[in-house]
Amino acid sequence: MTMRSIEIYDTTLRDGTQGEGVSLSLQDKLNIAQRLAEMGIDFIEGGYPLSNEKDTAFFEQVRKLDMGSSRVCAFGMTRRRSMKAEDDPGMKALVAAQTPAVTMVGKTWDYHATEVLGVSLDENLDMIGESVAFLKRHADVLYDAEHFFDGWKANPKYAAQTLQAAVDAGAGWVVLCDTNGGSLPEEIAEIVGQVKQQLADTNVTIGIHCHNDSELAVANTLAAVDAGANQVQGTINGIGERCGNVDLISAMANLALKKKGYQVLGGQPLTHLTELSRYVYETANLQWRSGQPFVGQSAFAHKGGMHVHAVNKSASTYEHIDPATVGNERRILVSELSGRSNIIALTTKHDLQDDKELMNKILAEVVRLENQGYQFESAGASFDLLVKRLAGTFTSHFQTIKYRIVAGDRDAQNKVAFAEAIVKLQVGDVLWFDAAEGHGPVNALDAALRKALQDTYPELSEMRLLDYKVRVVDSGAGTAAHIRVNIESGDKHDTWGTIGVSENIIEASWKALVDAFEYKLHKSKTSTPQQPAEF
Ligand SMILES: CC(=O)SCCNC(=O)CCNC(=O)[C@H](O)C(C)(C)COP(=O)(O)OP(=O)(O)OC[C@H]1O[C@@H](n2cnc3c(N)ncnc32)[C@H](O)[C@@H]1OP(=O)(O)O
Ligand SMILES: CC(=O)C(=O)O
Repeated sequence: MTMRSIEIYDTTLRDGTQGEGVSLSLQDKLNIAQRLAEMGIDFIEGGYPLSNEKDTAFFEQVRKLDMGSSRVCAFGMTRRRSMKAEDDPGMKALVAAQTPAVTMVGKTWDYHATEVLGVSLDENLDMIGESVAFLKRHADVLYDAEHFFDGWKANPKYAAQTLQAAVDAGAGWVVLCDTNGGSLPEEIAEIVGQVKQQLADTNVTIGIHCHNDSELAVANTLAAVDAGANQVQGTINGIGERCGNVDLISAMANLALKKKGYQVLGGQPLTHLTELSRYVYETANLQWRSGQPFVGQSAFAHKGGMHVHAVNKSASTYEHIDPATVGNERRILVSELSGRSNIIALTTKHDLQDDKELMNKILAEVVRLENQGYQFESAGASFDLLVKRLAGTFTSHFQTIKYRIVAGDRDAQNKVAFAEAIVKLQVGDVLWFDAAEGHGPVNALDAALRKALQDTYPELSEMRLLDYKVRVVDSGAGTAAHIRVNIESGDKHDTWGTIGVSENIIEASWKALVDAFEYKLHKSKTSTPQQPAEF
């Protein structure tokens, strides 16, 4: 079968940064651009050079990077009204960006031309044509037809004229934008089909740029491709103005793995998609979307007992694709919805599956603890320790005898808070009694635990607390509500999650901390007690 290659155009660095809460430094933008180039993304829109100094600097610096076969684009709008293109500061900034391609947005919708720009319909056509013609002397030009579908629905003849003005002036691409994200797939398919007929005698590539305001951006993008679009514009993870743009991750995965007859990124495997998605979240300092299709942490997470039972026999019973094809992984969760199959799947590494009685015991304990507010889904380390305890293979590296926290304000006027922790532990035959200060109670407890254990277990110096989350789990209970604390810890090899639940936030934190230390010592091959120092 001949494959149709669909160009992928990424606008994470421009439209993505128009999303609420998204802000990228210059270095972040350069790093993401480099990552996108490594993936083989065809076009990378770097920003709006007229908009701010950071974007101008981006185009200066990106020139020094090896962008492989990716083409970097600068983005801007048509010349201002009543001005020559060559005098327009926006046009000059686009040329100064010195990119091999420039993307220029113009107005399609007659209502926008007259009401927003305040120009006649003819003047708008001149603005489009003259701007494309001017830029074409310096770079390839992609024409983004803003509000294309709304404009077509209001006045199809005029919408077609705006495209024609861009094409006649030399645009190599016309990109049809569902700017307000309100169109339906059948409308997109119908209108793209008509544009295809209009441009049948040209070499112009039709592109599609969908926003997600009706949660239809992926469906609309696929419908446009079926109707003849050969370029897909979007952002990684779908970040962008209002409800975002089409998520390129889902668009690429659907085109390459689901639909027949299309390829993206030259047909190379998509095994880096999950890593790319997380890299962009981390760089933009955004929370991952756990339920994000294809690449989310939960995209292949199985929780219901019946599902896990079937997945253990054949993964395809509850998975639409092999998670490895997009670089993701299968996860088996435990919860009160679990059956024995979940426990069996999760305890594979403990080699205990044949022990039915033990499996039932673990399941009963998980259900009992979940009733108290525990949730082991992101606390795999606490779950492993629980299994070891119930299997009788757990040996504690230290016994906790007591802890105490003193917290308050040292200087109320200047709002200087303090926290001190005292811990008493037994390690082998030795009692350790240590105190430490911290930025808050958990930090102080962590510091005191380390102090007490560091001579015996020097490997603890490699361990760091990476994240700390607190949640009230049964708020209906008023002051007796349970608090769930999740701690994420890591060393240079792994990260691991632990949990503690209590009516008291400090006690819940203490339990999660103790599990975090125990888990590090259990997983570390060298964690046999060293001869403790005299004190
Ligand atoms: C659909 C999209 O996502 S398009 C991209 C949207 N992105 C952004 O707006 C982010 C970057 N934008 C910016 O930094 C600024 O808006 C700038 C630098 C481009 C312009 O800033 P300002 O000159 O202060 O104008 P402002 O932000 O109010 O924009 C409106 C002006 O642009 C004009 N304008 C808007 N669209 C167009 C267009 N397609 N062609 C020509 N002029 C346009 C308006 O007529 C108005 O000009 P006026 O003040 O003379 O009436
Ligand atoms: C160009 C663009 O970002 C839009 O119309 O949505």
